[in-house]
Amino acid sequence: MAESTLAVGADARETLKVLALQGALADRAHVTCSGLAERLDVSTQTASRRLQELEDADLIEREILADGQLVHATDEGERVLEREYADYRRLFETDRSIALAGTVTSGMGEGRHYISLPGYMRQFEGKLGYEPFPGTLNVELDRDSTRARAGMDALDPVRIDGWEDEDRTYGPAFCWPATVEADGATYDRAHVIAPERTHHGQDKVELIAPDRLRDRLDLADGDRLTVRVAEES
Ligand SMILES: Cc1cc2nc3c(=O)[nH]c(=O)nc-3n(C[C@H](O)[C@H](O)[C@H](O)COP(=O)(O)O)c2cc1C
Ligand SMILES: Nc1ccn([C@@H]2O[C@H](COP(=O)(O)OP(=O)(O)O)[C@@H](O)[C@H]2O)c(=O)n1
Ligand SMILES: [Mg+2]
Repeated sequence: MAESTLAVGADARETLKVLALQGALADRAHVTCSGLAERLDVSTQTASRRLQELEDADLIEREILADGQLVHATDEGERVLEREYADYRRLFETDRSIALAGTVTSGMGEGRHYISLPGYMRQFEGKLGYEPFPGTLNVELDRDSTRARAGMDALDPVRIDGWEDEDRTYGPAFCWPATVEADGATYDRAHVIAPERTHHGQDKVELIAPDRLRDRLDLADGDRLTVRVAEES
């Protein structure tokens, strides 16, 4: 979603991009305020302030040297650029599906509880067209795929709304259609589900499907699989 990039201002994104082009993503970039100012076509004071703002927002880390500074983009800084990249993919690429690779893993058994709640189940039936197996298949993503998942922001999701009962509120979730491939077998009726409230980090995705995927794809913890995520058609 394009709005995901709005949390960080346009000036910050532009500065981060210029720093990344100088090597601040893979490594530490050696920059000076005057050099940066020239690349950004702003004054040296403005370049200096922008570096300070990026540091204050935890988007870069830097070490001041006698002849400039060493700047490295943090994971959060990298995610800002990935979301920008996802927006450009949305503009220029027709096949924007994303392949995520990882391994099957077990969680805390909470997925079963949430998926079974009537406030969600009604929406799954109406919006996804099936009653999911009660649970989420947890996938621990490889490092590259943990990065690549940011591209999902550019794919339109199915929105599952939050709701409440007498006791508490339940958060919303996004779902994207997904095909799961494991050891030569393919299952194409799954969805990646991303609950807004979750204890999982960026390195995990959860899958729902009308069937128990462990049975359909003969999966056990540690088995490798690829999840191809698309957008709602
Ligand atoms: C549809 C759905 C809705 C959820 N809503 C909430 C919520 O409102 N609050 C919350 O703390 N966790 C919520 N969760 C997240 C679970 O607590 C948990 O982080 C996640 O599903 C992983 O569970 P597992 O590792 O046990 O499979 C939700 C999960 C799903 C699948
Ligand atoms: N479509 C699905 C959903 C869950 N599952 C599995 O069903 C069990 C219950 O899901 P869960 O989300 O409550 O449990 P954990 O993911 O926390 O282990 C887990 O073993 C999941 O891996 C599955 O095989 N296929
Ligand atoms: Mg689960």
